[in-house]
Amino acid sequence: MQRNRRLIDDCFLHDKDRLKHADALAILKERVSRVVSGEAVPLEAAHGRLLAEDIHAPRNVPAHDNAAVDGYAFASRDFEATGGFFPVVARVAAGHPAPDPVPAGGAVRIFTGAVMPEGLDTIAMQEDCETHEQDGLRFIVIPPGLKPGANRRKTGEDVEEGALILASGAKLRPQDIAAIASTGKAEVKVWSPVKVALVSTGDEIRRPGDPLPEGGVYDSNHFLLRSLLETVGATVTDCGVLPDKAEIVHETLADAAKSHDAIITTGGASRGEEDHLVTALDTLGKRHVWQLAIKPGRPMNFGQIGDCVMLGLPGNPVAAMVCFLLYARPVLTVLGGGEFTEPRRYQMPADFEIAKKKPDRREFYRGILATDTKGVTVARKFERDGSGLITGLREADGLIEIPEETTSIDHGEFVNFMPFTEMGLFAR
Ligand SMILES: Nc1nc2c(c(=O)[nH]1)N[C@H]1C(S)=C(S)[C@@H](COP(=O)(O)OP(=O)(O)OC[C@H]3O[C@@H](n4cnc5c(N)ncnc54)[C@H](O)[C@@H]3O)O[C@H]1N2
Ligand code: MOO
Repeated sequence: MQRNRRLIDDCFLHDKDRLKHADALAILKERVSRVVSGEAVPLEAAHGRLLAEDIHAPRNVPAHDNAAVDGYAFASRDFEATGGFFPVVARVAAGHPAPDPVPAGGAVRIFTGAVMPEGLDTIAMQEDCETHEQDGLRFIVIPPGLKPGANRRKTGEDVEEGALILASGAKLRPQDIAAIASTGKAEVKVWSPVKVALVSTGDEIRRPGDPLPEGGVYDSNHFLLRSLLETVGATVTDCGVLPDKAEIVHETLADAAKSHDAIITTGGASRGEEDHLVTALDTLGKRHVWQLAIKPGRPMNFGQIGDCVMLGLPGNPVAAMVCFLLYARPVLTVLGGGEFTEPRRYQMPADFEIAKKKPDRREFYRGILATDTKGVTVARKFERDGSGLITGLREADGLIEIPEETTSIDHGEFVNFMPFTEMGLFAR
């Protein structure tokens, strides 16, 4: 594995001499660990947070055998003796204790969720039963064919007492919170949010709402990254837009590093005369990654200023988003107490052709999910590759990944598709 790329400061490296995607991921993974501490939050505030404790079931869920339907509970062993004809001897509704033990051959009127009376194991749905009144008593006729245990939910069938429900680091989804609530826990320990300083750079960059001078460009990356940071639950300090002035860049980064877990910058990542981020990182701290064999995003850099992680994303919006999803997202997740995970890849037939791709680098195209004439889901490529085209990001449902060794793609060939929804974005 290539290490310590900090000595490489040449933007014009051949791809074979740049750091490969897998090696960059390995370095990131090796260099980062959790920095946040835990805090207790009520379940109402737990959605999307990363769990900071293992959660075991303190009791069985459900806590008792109970009815899955409204109907009549009976003992299956009595069925043959009574021929399915049972006196209704008691009644039990959800939320009430089970009746006293029922004499042999008796049935109990029961409602969904009610505790199963002792000794009874099967429930007939009320729609399937006939009822008769005789001598002030109610009888039911239960049709044959019900399997013993039908319509009964067993104690602990959802979760058994003591079972691990969720492990520390899990990102809490609505159904996870439901599972925690079902155990009776009202509060959970979660990791506190990662504190991120967000920095835009470039003399040309202006904030929306401000007038745009000639040559000016609005700061779309700030809003792109701020929204992406929300998907990993980070809190964001807006460090504004820095001009291309080395001292200001140095001062801002040095200052931000003192009070943040991570700094994310955009722009100035390559080595033009006006690009100061890498020099600042080298002066103030240590660079671990720079110049990747990928497209887009090759000037992405990663390092640390003291204990503060720095991720220098390229200025081109497409490169900024791709680098965030591929590298910043797992890094911030680990800093925040989660796992370093790679997005899942789905194999899909390509609805495009590539006659010639450069070897030695991994390319990530903006991919659109489409349906072909046979109803098969295929991966279509946004036709233009420009790294400044936010339109491509908007059209896309994810990224198409073309590995280093692949130099062409035929129509219909399987390609890796990485849906944005697996990288924290919501579906449109
Ligand atoms: N001689 C070389 N030139 C370039 C190289 C190279 O290796 N050698 N790499 C190219 C690649 S690849 C990329 S990506 C860009 C990124 O470089 P920087 O990170 O230094 O970005 P800038 O030069 O500052 O800006 C690039 C581009 O993006 C626009 N930009 C910047 N910030 C924002 C923002 N906050 N919101 C919207 N748009 C932004 C900026 O105006 C430029 O158009 O460098 C290539 N050049
Ligand atoms: O990172 Mo750049 O986007 O390859 O143009």
